[in-house]
Amino acid sequence: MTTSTRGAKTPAVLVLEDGRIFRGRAYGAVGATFGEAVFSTGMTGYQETLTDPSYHRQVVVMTAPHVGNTGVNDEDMESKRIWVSGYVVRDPARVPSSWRSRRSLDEELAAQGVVGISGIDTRALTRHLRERGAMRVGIFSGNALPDEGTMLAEVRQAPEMAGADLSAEVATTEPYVVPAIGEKKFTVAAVDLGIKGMTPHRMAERGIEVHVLPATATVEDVYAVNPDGVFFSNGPGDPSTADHPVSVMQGVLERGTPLFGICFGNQILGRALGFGTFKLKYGHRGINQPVQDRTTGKVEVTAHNHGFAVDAPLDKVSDTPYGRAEVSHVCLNDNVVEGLQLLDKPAFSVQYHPEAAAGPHDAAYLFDRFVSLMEGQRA
Ligand SMILES: NC(=O)CC[C@H](N)C(=O)O
Repeated sequence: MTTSTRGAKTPAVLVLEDGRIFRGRAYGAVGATFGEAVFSTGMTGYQETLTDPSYHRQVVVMTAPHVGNTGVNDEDMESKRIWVSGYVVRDPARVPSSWRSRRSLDEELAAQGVVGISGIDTRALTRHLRERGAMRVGIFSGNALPDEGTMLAEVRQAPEMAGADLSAEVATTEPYVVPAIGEKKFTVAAVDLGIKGMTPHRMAERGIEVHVLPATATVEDVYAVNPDGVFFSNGPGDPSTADHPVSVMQGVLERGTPLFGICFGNQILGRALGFGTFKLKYGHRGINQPVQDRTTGKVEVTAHNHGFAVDAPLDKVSDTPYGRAEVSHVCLNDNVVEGLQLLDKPAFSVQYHPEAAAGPHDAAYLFDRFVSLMEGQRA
């Protein structure tokens, strides 16, 4: 049995850029780390969260009070490593319990050098972020900590998320292929802006051979694989910096190849169509967000991880250089744009995560919609 009491006696401090301070205990690696403080309302799926490249440079606060209960297994990783820059939990599991567990979350964080903090009032911290908005944060742990003024100064020197161009830091540098499961029906070029492993898997399950291409891929690279469809992935950072993927997507829209985007990919489609993007006050993160598909009227419970959103009109069809476009999905909590579709070309995107490995799976139909677009193109 593995217990998770490694850092339990080592003091740790969380310092927000507005000067609010929380004191707790070290969790994971001991040291100092910085990032954007964001909260996730997922009750489960922490392994998928930690390894989602979209969380690069973010310190994730878990609103669920007990974290680590099922330990860490070798199957649920969304990528090869943990990407969050820091991790904040109320009450870590002392004894992980699952037939799949291989090690404790505390050990895994430490092994990967991820500094965390436990034993703080994550509810108060979440309410603070909700009122003041996502902001920079530092976690400092160890037996000899700097004074508060020094820590605060370091937090205020850390880079902000607004304006950050991060895809190249997380995406593959070499193309690779995820083979179709069963009979191959389609080829898709997937531009990796920080892709989660489950996304090509969900396509492969539908007979798609996925050619994952680096974020730097050009229109020529995309068409070199002779794709039936083109996909743009999720990813970290500020979509207003993603000029290169926007221009590649415009090349795809010009040719009219079926196109699907998830999360960062939705923001790229928004920009490719001429809409703006903006930073949300504290974003949507978790696996319990209600979204309405306005094309069917159905409401789905969905997985989210986004801090930015597309600024497109909800109540009218927009004329764009690629034909008419409309907002296909909307978040029922706050009316944020959660999906876009073109009416004259086979292209659509969603701001949330239909691949959601930890669930819910209400939105899995979107992969089938992508398949239908590719079938339609062949017919
Ligand atoms: N998961 C994502 O693709 C996130 C997109 C973007 N980085 C955001 O925060 O909104």
